[in-house]
Amino acid sequence: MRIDVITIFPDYMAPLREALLGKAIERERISVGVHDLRGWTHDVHRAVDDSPYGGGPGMVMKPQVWGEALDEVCAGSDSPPRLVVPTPAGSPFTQQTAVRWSEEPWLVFACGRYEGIDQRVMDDAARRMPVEEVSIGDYVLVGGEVAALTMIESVVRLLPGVLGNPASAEQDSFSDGLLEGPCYTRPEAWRDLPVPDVLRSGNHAAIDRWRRYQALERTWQRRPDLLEALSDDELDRADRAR
Ligand SMILES: N#Cc1ccccc1Cn1ccc2ccc(-c3cc(N)[nH]n3)cc21
Repeated sequence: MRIDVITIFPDYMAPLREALLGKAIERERISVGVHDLRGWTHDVHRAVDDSPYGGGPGMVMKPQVWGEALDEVCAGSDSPPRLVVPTPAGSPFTQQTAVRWSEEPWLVFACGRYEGIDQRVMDDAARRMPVEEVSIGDYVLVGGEVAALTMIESVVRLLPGVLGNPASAEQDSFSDGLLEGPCYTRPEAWRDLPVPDVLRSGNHAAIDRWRRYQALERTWQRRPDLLEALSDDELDRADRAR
């Protein structure tokens, strides 16, 4: 998978070179390009923003600069990339989105700042590539970089050979529509807090049942909306799968 990120703060994307993501680059599971949007400015001030039409607070990112950047970054391949534009006004990014994008050969992330990117940039790009405007949650960030890092990590971890233990991606929270239950490790007792006996019993059928119950209870308590989204059949399947 090829990943390109366009931003006015390229150093913000430094975490892409660390840890799991850095290893994926070293092992050539992914190639990553980070591009400074100001490289496509032509004025002495390297301006990327301007006042909003219709008035209102803040500034809007100029279409000309983004247009030239996307023309160059998204060129050079038989098939165009999927363009991802983080925005608080986007469609929800979910684990299902991450799974779908993990099948993509090439993702380009357009990280905006200020009050966002002139809409015509996305409308023009949609003429020649798939474009998704995506939100990572119902809160407002200052720019798209943190959202891009979040989405890139959740996608790359799903790629073959990236996670040390591929089973953990298969048993992700949300992968069967439920939250993960609690997890424990040594010592058996810590600050007078014990590990549930069943987990030390060696009875794997009982352990699976306990984990299923914990996942359902936690989902019911913390995210009942996920249970509503599950059909009875899916709930039964989720129950059997755990
Ligand atoms: N756009 C916008 C905007 C609109 C109003 C106020 C502040 C901003 C800042 N901003 C500029 C770029 C940009 C990108 C993504 C997010 C973002 C995503 C999620 N899920 N929350 N916030 C915010 C971003």
